[in-house]
Amino acid sequence: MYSPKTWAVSGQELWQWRDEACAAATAAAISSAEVDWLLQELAGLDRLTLRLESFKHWPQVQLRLSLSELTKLWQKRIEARVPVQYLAGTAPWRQFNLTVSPAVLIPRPETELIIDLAVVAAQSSSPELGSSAPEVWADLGTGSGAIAIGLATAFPKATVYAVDCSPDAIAVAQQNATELGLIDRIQFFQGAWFQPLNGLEGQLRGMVSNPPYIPSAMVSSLQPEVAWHEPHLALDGGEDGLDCIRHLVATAPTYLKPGGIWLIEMMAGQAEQVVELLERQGDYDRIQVHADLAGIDRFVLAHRR
Ligand SMILES: C[S@@+](CC[C@H](N)C(=O)[O-])C[C@H]1O[C@@H](n2cnc3c(N)ncnc32)[C@H](O)[C@@H]1O
Repeated sequence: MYSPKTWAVSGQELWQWRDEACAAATAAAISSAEVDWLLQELAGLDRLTLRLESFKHWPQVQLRLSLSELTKLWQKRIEARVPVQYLAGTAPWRQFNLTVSPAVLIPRPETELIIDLAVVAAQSSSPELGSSAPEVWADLGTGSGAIAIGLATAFPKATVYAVDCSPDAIAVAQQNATELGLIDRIQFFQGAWFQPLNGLEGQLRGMVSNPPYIPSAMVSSLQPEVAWHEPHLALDGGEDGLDCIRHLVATAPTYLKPGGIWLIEMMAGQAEQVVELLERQGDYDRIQVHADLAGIDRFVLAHRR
């Protein structure tokens, strides 16, 4: 996102900029920790240096943009409520630093757990899957590629199919996979859910998805950072929020191996309905609800019979 060129500012000038940016953040009810995170990304300063303010005495700090551009960027955060990750063009997720743009949802910390759940489920999977079977996983609605990258790293022998209907999201996800050296392990497809995976019927070891699940009427009332800037295609799950989940419940059994894993993220309050959808469908067993680190029921896991 930023050119390799750098701009030198004195430590004193940057310290003053940070002071003003923090004051503007506090006045706008934005955490001033975001200022320091942006400086870590764009000035290469580490947390301790920022906390001790030792850079104040440095003759020079190298920035990835000029101080006036940095000021304009911070104005966008304060006035237009642009998420700081879009301003920096990057978001931390698990052990990765992922490129993000407004074409993709900013990967959330609560989603990180979905990879651990997939790993535990795979370890305790039924014997019919066999240990020598080639592993094929799918991440449906890949966005930045976060889940596909997490799966490819957690299952080093697996091939991961990553699907999104947004060509711009696929481009971001491919960039992330390339930068992390995983482009040979993840195959990207633009299309709707399982549609590009025709030919993989009965072959998937697991399907993981963080689909859009916000009820349509709620989307515009989300916090401005989300409602104004994140793609509604990534958020809007139809009238009751469950349109995409319903589709994944209905279509996954065709693509999963017997014993294969069905794992999705959902919104607080949806667990009961998702479990009921899976039970009614009839092809799933061992249906479990898992909480996120805040104790909110966030994931549903099931196995294909
Ligand atoms: C909530 S975001 C999840 C992004 C990423 N997996 C993550 O966890 O950060 C949902 C994603 O589903 C994609 N999506 C929405 N409708 C879709 C469809 N019909 N087929 C495939 N992907 C779809 C959106 O473009 C978006 O990238």
